[in-house]
Amino acid sequence: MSRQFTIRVPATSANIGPGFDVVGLSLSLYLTLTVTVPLSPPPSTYQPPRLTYTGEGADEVPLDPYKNLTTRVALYLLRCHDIPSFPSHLHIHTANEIPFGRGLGSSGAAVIAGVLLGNTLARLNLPTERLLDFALMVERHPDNVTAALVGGFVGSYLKELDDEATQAASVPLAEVLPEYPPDAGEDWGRNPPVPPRGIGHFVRFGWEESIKAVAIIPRFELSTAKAREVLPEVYSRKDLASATSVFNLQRLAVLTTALARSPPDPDLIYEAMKDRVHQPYRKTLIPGLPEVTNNITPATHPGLLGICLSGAGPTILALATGGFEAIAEDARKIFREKGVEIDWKVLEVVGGSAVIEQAS
Ligand SMILES: Nc1ncnc2c1ncn2[C@@H]1O[C@H](COP(=O)(O)OP(=O)(O)O)[C@@H](O)[C@H]1O
Ligand SMILES: N[C@@H](CCOP(=O)(O)O)C(=O)O
Repeated sequence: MSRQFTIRVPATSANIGPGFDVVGLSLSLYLTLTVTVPLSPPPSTYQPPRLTYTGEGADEVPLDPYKNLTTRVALYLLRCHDIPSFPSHLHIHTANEIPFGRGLGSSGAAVIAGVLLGNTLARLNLPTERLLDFALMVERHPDNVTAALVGGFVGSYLKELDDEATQAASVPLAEVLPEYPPDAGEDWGRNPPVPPRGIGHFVRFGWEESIKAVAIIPRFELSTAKAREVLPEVYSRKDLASATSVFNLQRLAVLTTALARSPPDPDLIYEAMKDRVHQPYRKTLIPGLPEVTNNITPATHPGLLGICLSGAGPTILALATGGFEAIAEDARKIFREKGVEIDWKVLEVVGGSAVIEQAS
């Protein structure tokens, strides 16, 4: 006899141009975990989870449950609730459609899957806001994880915490997700830091359902960490006063409502998806980025609404109501001139994560 449940987490596209670390969109590519928990495992010895995996990232993902991001996050949640280890003889099969390191939120999805895995295994029934606290201890920008958890077009901020809570929320990642010893047993030493309550806050914006997302996905990986390193450590006073921050704030304010309007207005949206905070710096890592975003416009490509870098890249996100193939194939030509090959997909904006218990 066993208990079986499925966890399904969508891909996400963060930023949507001007909303750096603020907005995210959940998209119809999924990370799916099928979890089997034996109800009466052999009593003799403890057996750690057995992981199997198919799909995107299969050639690089660790199958050791103490090294794999999803299971390490699940163990973090369990240990914060005084549960020292996974149930014995657990089997977790992952089927993944979200490519790694492309700016489509694969790590955010893996973190949310881990939080939901811990929550469901231990039947903790934590509310969404508390699940988000745990996710934010690992992935410290809220845009991807919030959209992956709650779904749709979402804006989020991190609350200003008091000194004690700020310290608790800023512990090094190594303490949240420690390197577990290779001979991992039952005793992990002291418990990891429990997240303060109410770190992340969010709101779901409206979304006009005729708008689809064309993901133009270069065939190379760019880690989010590397794409954050190229951003300036300090923005100049000139940047903050006008050129950068006001430019982005003006556009973001318009964008959050413009994408809910029917029919969507391409002139308004194309301009509102421009950015000066992160894309100009990331172009050094993504050959062809400015050429694609400047040359594919609503005037040249009817149906296009706006175009930007997806998350930290290298994927380009084009929002459009039609003309998908022309948009993607013209982007392909521009990328090819830079020596970059791409794949593309038309994606829907979807709901958030789901956990489905199978009847046993
Ligand atoms: N399903 C998964 N299971 C385990 N680890 C994952 C999974 N998806 C992503 N990761 C980890 O996250 C990394 C990619 O994260 P990141 O650089 O933030 O890119 P992005 O989130 O844009 O895809 C992968 O190299 C891998 O280490
Ligand atoms: N706001 C973050 C988003 C990273 O998204 P990912 O999908 O590339 O992980 C950033 O721009 O760095």
